[in-house]
Amino acid sequence: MDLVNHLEGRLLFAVPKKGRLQQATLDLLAGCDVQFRRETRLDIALVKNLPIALIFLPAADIPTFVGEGRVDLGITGRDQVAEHDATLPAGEVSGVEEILDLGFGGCKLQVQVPEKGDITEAKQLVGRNVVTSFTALTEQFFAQLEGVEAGKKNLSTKIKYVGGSVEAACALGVADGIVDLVESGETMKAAGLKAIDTVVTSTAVLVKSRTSNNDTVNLLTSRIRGVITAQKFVLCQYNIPRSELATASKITPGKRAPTITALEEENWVAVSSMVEKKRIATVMDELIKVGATDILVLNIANSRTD
Ligand SMILES: Nc1ncnc2c1ncn2[C@@H]1O[C@H](COP(=O)(O)OP(=O)(O)OP(=O)(O)O)[C@@H](O)[C@H]1O
Ligand SMILES: O=P(O)(O)OC[C@H]1O[C@H](OP(=O)(O)OP(=O)(O)O)[C@H](O)[C@@H]1O
Repeated sequence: MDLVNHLEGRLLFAVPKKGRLQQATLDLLAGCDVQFRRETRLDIALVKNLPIALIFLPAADIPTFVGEGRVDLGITGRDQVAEHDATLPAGEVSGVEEILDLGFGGCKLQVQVPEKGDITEAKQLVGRNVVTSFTALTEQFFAQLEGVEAGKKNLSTKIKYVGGSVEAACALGVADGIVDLVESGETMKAAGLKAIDTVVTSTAVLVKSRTSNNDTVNLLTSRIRGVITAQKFVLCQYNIPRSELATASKITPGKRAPTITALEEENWVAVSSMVEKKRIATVMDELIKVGATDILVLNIANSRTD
């Protein structure tokens, strides 16, 4: 089938075609019941149950397509959006609007130098060679350090682009420092480098084109927000003497307020409340201390909350 001619009337949604953000994005789409089959080697897939076409693109190119309004929605790293925005002429408003932090793909774009060298601060790299895949952000960063206007080609720091394996540049003598992504720090450590400054902190984000606004954008945003919330929270249920309810409610205030149900046993109530997954162990410890019993923690399959 000639998919390009079947895009009319469909919302175009760009997703990473490979790399670190792809699997989590596909899982998110499955959680939103976005059903599609991607034919081998095709970068377009029509969604069966919604008027949407998925466009598989490199994460780095997604802000350009969204920013120019060619694509309505996209999932990419905040670092990629920042890099795109840094290429715009001064004063131009970006066509890319961030609508949701998706919580996965966390990393930092950091200035790195050889661990054993004498450089300890980013300003010591001014006037020297820096290699990166993020040239616009790196130029902006060093322009600020040098006190010159970014984008005017008057930087004394020499910034060179490489597409991957940036960490090899120092060892090969091409760079005095690099600006590259760090998550666990394993790559940096293995290359004998250390981080001395942070340019941008990133997670995956849902972005939309400033010119797109239709019901399908809103529907999909609401579904994605629901799945992300469900992944972040658990439902905590417990019984507590009514006399301790006020204290317990402070421990589990919920998103709006805890749900309280009367129990058949006098002076006891049942409480049900959403709690952030990462806090649940501490919350249970605190509930025990104030007299809660029968504490149950349930996973949330999906949600729609404010
Ligand atoms: N180590 C990492 N941990 C978490 N997120 C990362 C990591 N590296 C990259 N990312 C995020 O994933 C995005 C895409 O990076 P990734 O390297 O997977 O892209 P790619 O499309 O495979 O490109 P390339 O082939 O040039 O590496 C980055 O912009 C960043 O937001
Ligand atoms: O701190 P870490 O957990 O080690 O992750 C950082 C590495 O991950 C990314 O590269 P990737 O593996 O995607 O390959 P690339 O070098 O080809 O971009 C990034 O560019 C770093 O090299």
